[in-house]
Amino acid sequence: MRLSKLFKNAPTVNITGLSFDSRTVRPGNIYFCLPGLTNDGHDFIDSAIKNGAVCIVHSKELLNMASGAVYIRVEDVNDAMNKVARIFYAKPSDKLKMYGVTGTNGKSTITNIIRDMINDKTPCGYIGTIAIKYGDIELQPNLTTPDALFLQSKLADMVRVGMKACALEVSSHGLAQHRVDGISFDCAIFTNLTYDHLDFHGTMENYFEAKSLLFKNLVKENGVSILNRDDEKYEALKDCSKARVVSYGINKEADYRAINIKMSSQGTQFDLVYSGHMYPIKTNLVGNFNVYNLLAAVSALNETGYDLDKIIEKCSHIAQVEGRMERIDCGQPYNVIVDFAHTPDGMEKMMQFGRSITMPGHRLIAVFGSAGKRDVHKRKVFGELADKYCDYIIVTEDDPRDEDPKEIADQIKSGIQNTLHVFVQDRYEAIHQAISSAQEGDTVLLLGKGDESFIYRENGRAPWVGDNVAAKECIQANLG
Ligand SMILES: CC(=O)N[C@H]1[C@@H](OP(=O)(O)OP(=O)(O)OC[C@H]2O[C@@H](n3ccc(=O)[nH]c3=O)[C@H](O)[C@@H]2O)O[C@H](CO)[C@@H](O)[C@@H]1O[C@H](C)C(=O)N[C@@H](C)C(=O)N[C@H](CCC(=O)O)C(=O)O
Ligand SMILES: Nc1ncnc2c1ncn2[C@@H]1O[C@H](COP(=O)(O)OP(=O)(O)OP(=O)(O)O)[C@@H](O)[C@H]1O
Repeated sequence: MRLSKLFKNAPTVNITGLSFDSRTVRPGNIYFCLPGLTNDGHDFIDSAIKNGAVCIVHSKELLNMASGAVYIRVEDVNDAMNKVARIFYAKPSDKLKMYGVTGTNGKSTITNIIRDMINDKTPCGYIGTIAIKYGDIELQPNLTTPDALFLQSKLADMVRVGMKACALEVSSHGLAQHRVDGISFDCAIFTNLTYDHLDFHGTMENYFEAKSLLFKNLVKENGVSILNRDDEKYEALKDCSKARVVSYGINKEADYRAINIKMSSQGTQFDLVYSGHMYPIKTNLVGNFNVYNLLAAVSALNETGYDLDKIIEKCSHIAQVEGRMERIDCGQPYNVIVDFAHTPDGMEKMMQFGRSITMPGHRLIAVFGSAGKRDVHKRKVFGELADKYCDYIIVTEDDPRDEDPKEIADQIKSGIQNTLHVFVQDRYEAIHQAISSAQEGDTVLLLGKGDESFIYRENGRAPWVGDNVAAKECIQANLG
């Protein structure tokens, strides 16, 4: 593509690609100088040109301008990059029905439910923590919400292979760093806002401000904001939503409301009240929070043109979302659940659910840790929650990175007052001990890693067999 198609009055230089990282610049690329948290992209212009950049987009005054490239100065490089990427990749989000899901918990679950429900008739891509999937393609993601350039390129590829929709997880980091500014959403969904990521955002107000950008920027005609009526941020988000607002919830009056909820360890039933009618819903999803997740998906789909009766039919056999409330059943007489809970709210909801499916007088056993080089405040809170709900706690490693796993465990243990607990550093051994100690009627919760097949240790990403595989092997060994 010609540079003049991307910037007014620019010369007709041929552009082969876009990059904001001097290390990955290829000949013929535009290099965007982004401000970072540790570096400033303006410092790498020379290396970008050495690698073949033919155009430098910058915001700061440059004292030395190496020859060999066209320099374009803009007010906001991020904004320019988003606009250019949109044009370079032929506005892929305009050709897809775009669902964006944000909130502390539930993003992966809702995006996967949406995809699962429509993929047979409306081929739908998914981008998020678990994977990047479209058609036959499945890629391992580095981030929940990829950077703006990668994102546009993947959406363009989705269009190329025939996708008609995309369900995208939109993290607060992604919003704060403008990774989705070039995407025009049809539907923006809010799950909930609870404590998380304060290491990055500093305060809950900043965290909320980042989340609210998805709704402030939803300007598409017929766009819709789907908001959790029971979350305390509902009113504030409603007020800042540019698009029409539709609510879902359980406790308060909402456009899509679940009543008469009956839960078991095998599934959930409830009545959906919508537009003066009552629709009985039966789903294989378990846990109170999955009622919220299902309501969000159902309302998003109905509000974007899908037939409600057909959506409801699909509720009874939703595909297992990997590592989210995944029941491990090898015929053992106790429950084993693998879940990605890694926030205080997620932990508490899982432990409440675990308690509810544990036979009276039997034990709730939890195995978990807390990530290194991430929010340290939640460690003690995890200990306190486990102390409140569990009967036996095995503290183990969870992505320690270059922190000492024992020190992380000590911080978790500082929240445990009354409950029997041990520290078993090796995650496999911790799972083994939990399962070996389980008796009929007990429940074992394996929390924090979900579907992940790696553990970040001191020397980087190391392979991990996966909580589900470890659990199955230990149960089978136990059953003899
Ligand atoms: C904390 C965070 O979000 N950091 C992101 C940020 O990095 P940064 O600001 O430190 O970048 P930097 O090193 O200062 O560099 C500034 C600029 O100089 C460029 N540079 C740098 C060095 C060089 O030699 N050449 C060069 O061109 C960089 O490419 C960049 O454009 O900008 C980078 C470029 O977009 C991101 O890759 C990086 O994400 C890192 C890898 C990350 O781990 N982010 C996580 C925390 C994250 O975003 N997580 C959320 C979800 C979290 C959750 O829900 O659990 C996600 O969406 O995944
Ligand atoms: N609606 C919800 N409310 C509270 N907790 C939830 C909800 N949905 C899921 N959870 C809990 O949060 C965990 C993560 O769920 P999910 O992966 O769907 O969230 P997420 O927002 O995508 O998080 P991440 O981006 O970190 O993957 C689940 O394993 C479960 O324990």
